[in-house]
Amino acid sequence: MGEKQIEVDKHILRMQIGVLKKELESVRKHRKQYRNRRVSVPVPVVGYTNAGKSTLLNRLTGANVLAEDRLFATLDLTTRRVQMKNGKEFLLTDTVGFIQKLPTTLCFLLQVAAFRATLEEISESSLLVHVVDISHPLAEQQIDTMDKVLSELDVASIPKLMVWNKVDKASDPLKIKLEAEKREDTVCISAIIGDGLDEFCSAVQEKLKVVDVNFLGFYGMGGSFDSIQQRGISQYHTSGWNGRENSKYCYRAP
Ligand SMILES: Nc1nc2c(ncn2[C@@H]2O[C@H](COP(=O)(O)OP(=O)(O)OP(=O)(O)O)[C@@H](O)[C@H]2O)c(=O)[nH]1
Ligand SMILES: [Mg+2]
Repeated sequence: MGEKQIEVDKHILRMQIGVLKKELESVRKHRKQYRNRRVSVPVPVVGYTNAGKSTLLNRLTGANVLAEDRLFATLDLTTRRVQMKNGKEFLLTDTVGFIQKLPTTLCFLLQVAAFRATLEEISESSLLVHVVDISHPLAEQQIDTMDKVLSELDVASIPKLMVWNKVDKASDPLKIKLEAEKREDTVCISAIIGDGLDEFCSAVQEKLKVVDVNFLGFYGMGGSFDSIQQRGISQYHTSGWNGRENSKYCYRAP
């Protein structure tokens, strides 16, 4: 009684925010428990909203791919098992898409809160898959923004596989494919048609292999070079820059 409508609205919104925060907290707890249980760390698929992340996951895994009678068959809602033709497999996690300009402050707060739940997933991974809608006129800007967001989240040093999606929609698909071939760690796909998915899977496997088996640390500014030598490893090579620490990734020599 006596309260103005706007105050009533604010009260309702505050209550809704409270409920959503509690729900997110329980999601975070669940994911933490789940992370502790699982065998291999999933690869998060990040990128702008509408880039085709979910389409890629659906295309790779299908709706009924998981068998009921196997370990970890029931994975988290957005984490799926990808089985390759060569019998190997890896896990992919769909994440919340980024939006550069959000309509209202409330939407922004909700997106940040929602993304927090996936953040922990990202920070623990050894590889990020960055999906880009390469047919979008602002694709380049979106890549830059995404890179900026990743460095703000302190995950810029995690190795990345760039995926240029929607080549089928691009005005000159051949040019895009040739450009991707020239670049390191970039694959071209069309998630909707299923083009380039084998190459994508092989690239993920290849990167995971390098990261998990041969990755030694960072060579450069810090003391990691010494620690690599202390570990008795004299045969190693470096590649790619770790932007944050201005040092190079260091791998066991092939
Ligand atoms: N032409 C074309 N369309 C695609 C392709 N991949 C996805 N799409 C379409 O792009 C739209 C967005 O795809 P989603 O998979 O929902 O995108 P997302 O990245 O998961 O988006 P958010 O969940 O909002 O972050 C859908 O209409 C898809 O059908 C592709 O390779 N080619
Ligand atoms: Mg999606």
